[in-house]
Amino acid sequence: MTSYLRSWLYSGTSSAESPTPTVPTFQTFSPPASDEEEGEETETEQQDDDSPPAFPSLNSAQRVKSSKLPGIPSILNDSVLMPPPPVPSLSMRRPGVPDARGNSSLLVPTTTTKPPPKPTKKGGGKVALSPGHSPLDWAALKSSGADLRGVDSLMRIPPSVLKKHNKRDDAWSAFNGKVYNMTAYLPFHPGGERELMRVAGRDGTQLFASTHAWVNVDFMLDSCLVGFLVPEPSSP
Ligand code: HEM
Repeated sequence: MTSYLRSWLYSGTSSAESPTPTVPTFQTFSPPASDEEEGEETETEQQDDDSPPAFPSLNSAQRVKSSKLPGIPSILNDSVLMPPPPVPSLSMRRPGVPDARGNSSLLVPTTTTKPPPKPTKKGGGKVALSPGHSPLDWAALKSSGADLRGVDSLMRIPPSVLKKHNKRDDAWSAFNGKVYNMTAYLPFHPGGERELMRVAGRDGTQLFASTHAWVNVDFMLDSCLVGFLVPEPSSP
């Protein structure tokens, strides 16, 4: 009976099963070489490869260039690049003078070939004012309340009357229809007394405008106003 049961037990299983009972086996694994690579699913053959990557990359355009494949732009190398510009010779440079190719230097020229204009004896420029006669001094004087007119009230002044006031100590002139006593202003004039005396005793509107139209004569001589220029009265 026992032998029968034993034969029935072993012969009743499927043919895939081994006739002998399977014994579980245990495999031992050695730990990875370093902790960093732990858990990474990288291929073991790459971890061990210490050789650097190919440069240029194996599929790079540089490598393709040599094969002259259509559609892939070739990369320029030093032999086909535009040559660099020539180095300018610094020793030939002169400040302010353009070089042979017309490149000008922004530096101020050290000298100029044109001599400075000689001062003319005729004048026409600014003069050195004597101490105490600056524009500020004149501004202080004219607003000091000092009598710079020399007249009690504003007058109607015909050219014949104006003509009499043509001396240094009594200089009148007309500008834009207004007559001013310029006597006090003479030593303050930046253009000099001589220039100012050219219009003494007459209408100086034109000469004034041609010299410095930007100067506000009405403001500068407001306290020197003596009257208004009127036409000569017709003789009866
Ligand atoms: C009474 C009327 C005048 C007044 C108030 C006056 C005032 C002045 C002033 C303020 C300046 C300095 C201008 C500046 O720095 O830009 C000046 C310069 C000058 N003025 Fe008169 N001026 C008068 C009449 C004249 C006249 C009649 C002449 C005749 C030519 C004259 C000739 C000059 C000249 C030559 C300068 C120097 C210009 C320069 O180099 O900048 N001025 N004057």
